[in-house]
Amino acid sequence: MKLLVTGGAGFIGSNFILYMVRQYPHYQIINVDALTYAGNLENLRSVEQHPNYRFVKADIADRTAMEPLFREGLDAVLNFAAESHVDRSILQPDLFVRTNVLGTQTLLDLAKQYGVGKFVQISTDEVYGTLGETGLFTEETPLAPNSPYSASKAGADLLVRAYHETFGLNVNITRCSNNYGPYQFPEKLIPLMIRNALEDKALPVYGDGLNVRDWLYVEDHCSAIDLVLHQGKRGEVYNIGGNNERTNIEVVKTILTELGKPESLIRFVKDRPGHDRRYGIDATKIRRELGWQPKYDYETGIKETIRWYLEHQDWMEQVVSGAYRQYYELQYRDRQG
Ligand SMILES: Cc1cn([C@H]2C[C@H](O)[C@@H](COP(=O)(O)OP(=O)(O)O[C@H]3O[C@H](CO)[C@@H](O)[C@H](O)[C@H]3O)O2)c(=O)[nH]c1=O
Repeated sequence: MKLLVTGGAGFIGSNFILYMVRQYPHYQIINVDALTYAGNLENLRSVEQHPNYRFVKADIADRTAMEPLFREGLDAVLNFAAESHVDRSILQPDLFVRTNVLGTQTLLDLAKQYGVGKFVQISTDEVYGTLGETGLFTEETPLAPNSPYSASKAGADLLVRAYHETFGLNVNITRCSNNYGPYQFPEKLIPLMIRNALEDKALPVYGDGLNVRDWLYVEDHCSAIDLVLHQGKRGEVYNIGGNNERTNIEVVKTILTELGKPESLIRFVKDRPGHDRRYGIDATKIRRELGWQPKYDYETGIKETIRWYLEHQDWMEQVVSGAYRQYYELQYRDRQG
């Protein structure tokens, strides 16, 4: 198979490429990524020299840059590329619409034009909005996004659906819960709290800290996408969740305990505007229809994740400073002459 993986230098995208090269070393993988602040080729150093892996720096919303890749002939597109941080979307909604909506539509259009066999859209449970204390999101839950980020992802999902209904493109949409694991940019809850705790800085907890997220280990997410790519039924949506609901304050306290740091580092700060109270995801469809089984329980996953960040403090500091990006950009420019 020849795959185009967009956003492959990001957190989930890079974990997916590492997973796929291990599982299917004979597949050709093109990684296209704009290398924004959150993209780091360092994550992919172990596969950089692999004969079936190739990196192309490009923006998914740039049709001229993307078209030659589609002209080569692709079996599938997996669209991981997205602006993904809710807090940033409150400050710069336009950026989110450009990449998440226009970028996805550009890819869909090229997929249609060049007869790509399958289009997998990596989406999010945030498109469903928020839950009260009970109930779970199913694939039938109406879309009710609350942030500019989730609204842009919902817009993209609807375009994916429309390209299936109108043009018969073979699509799947996956909607995952909160991912955690190696290579996550330290703006998201878990790596941010680990980084601050290691530096004895305050841990900013929004509101009362009782918002609930369902945590999914990134490798389990990758195995689910692998199943959707190979066995997903045309036009179907699949929820992917870890069945590990935790309040934010529980997560933060676990991190402090694991790192041997005091709870006095916790600071309750002003709440995020439009902060979704609870996400809980029903993933029975993918388990029943595609036989997906997550490998990690939260207790094991969180410990391994904390250990990984402890062992990769250099990585954390370099991604935050943009040092890796600058280094790779220079190399890339040299290679392009
Ligand atoms: C960064 C930060 C976050 N939080 C809270 C807000 C949320 O309730 C929870 C997790 O925040 P975040 O790590 O930003 O993730 P969240 O808003 O849930 O969204 C994530 O999970 C989504 C899937 O549910 C993805 O679609 C998003 O791309 C991803 O960013 O922690 C804090 O209390 N303090 C913080 O400093």
